[in-house]
Amino acid sequence: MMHTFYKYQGTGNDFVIIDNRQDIFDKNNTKLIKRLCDRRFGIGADGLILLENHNSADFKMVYYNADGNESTMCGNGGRCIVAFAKYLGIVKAEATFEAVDGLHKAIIEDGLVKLQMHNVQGIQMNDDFVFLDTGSPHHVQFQENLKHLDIKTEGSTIRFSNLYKKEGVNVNFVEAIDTDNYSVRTYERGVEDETLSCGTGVTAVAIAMHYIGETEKNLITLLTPGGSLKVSFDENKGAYNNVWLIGPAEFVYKGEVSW
Ligand SMILES: N[C@H](CCC[C@H](N)C(=O)O)C(=O)O
Repeated sequence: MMHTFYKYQGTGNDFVIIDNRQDIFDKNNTKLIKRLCDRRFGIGADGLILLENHNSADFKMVYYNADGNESTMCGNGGRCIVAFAKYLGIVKAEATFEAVDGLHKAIIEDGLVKLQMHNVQGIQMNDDFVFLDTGSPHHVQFQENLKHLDIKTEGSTIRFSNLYKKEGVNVNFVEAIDTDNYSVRTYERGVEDETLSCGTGVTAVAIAMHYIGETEKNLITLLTPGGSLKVSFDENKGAYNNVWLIGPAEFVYKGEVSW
């Protein structure tokens, strides 16, 4: 049977999005999700997102990594589903939706989608890396000469290390440009490769730079291979709230796929 899908991307992090308000999608079909995300045998994407009805919020977001497994929060995916909800006429310039890590507010303005992320605390600072959870788990470490790093090799070594056991982690490599701007490249758990950007990842990097005292700014620009994102936040005694991920979220195309 043929079904409509929508392709969106947020700074190169790309997603298949399906309007599942009529509950047409088999959410347990890991093989189907993996095939739809496959860049040769399917549509191709870093992840698949379902938009579903919610009894009080504007809608519900369900997120799957390209490996077919449901996962934790996706920041760029969250921005893309808000743009999709506006396209469908479900929301106008503001949205409130439920995701795996709770309720999120979003604002669409100046051609950008601003997504409020959940509060961040319990940051773990080690000698040469920081671990924090911004809706998904993130490892953050500095890397000189970032553009020449073999992200897939270096990232997978950390992601599969004993440090992170079976849950794994997303791995972010950072190079400081100045105290307002940081270059970031990310190895994503569940994609098991570098993605062109990672929303919860750049959020983790911005907060980590502030937490370790690298910067005192609370509005930071993150330059990724897929484009530029901004993160803003308030901090109080090492806990971060009013955290916003800001950037573009673009419709790419609408198509039909059989399953
Ligand atoms: N791969 C991540 C989820 C997607 C995160 C990323 N696409 C984002 O924009 O936050 C994980 O399994 O933890």
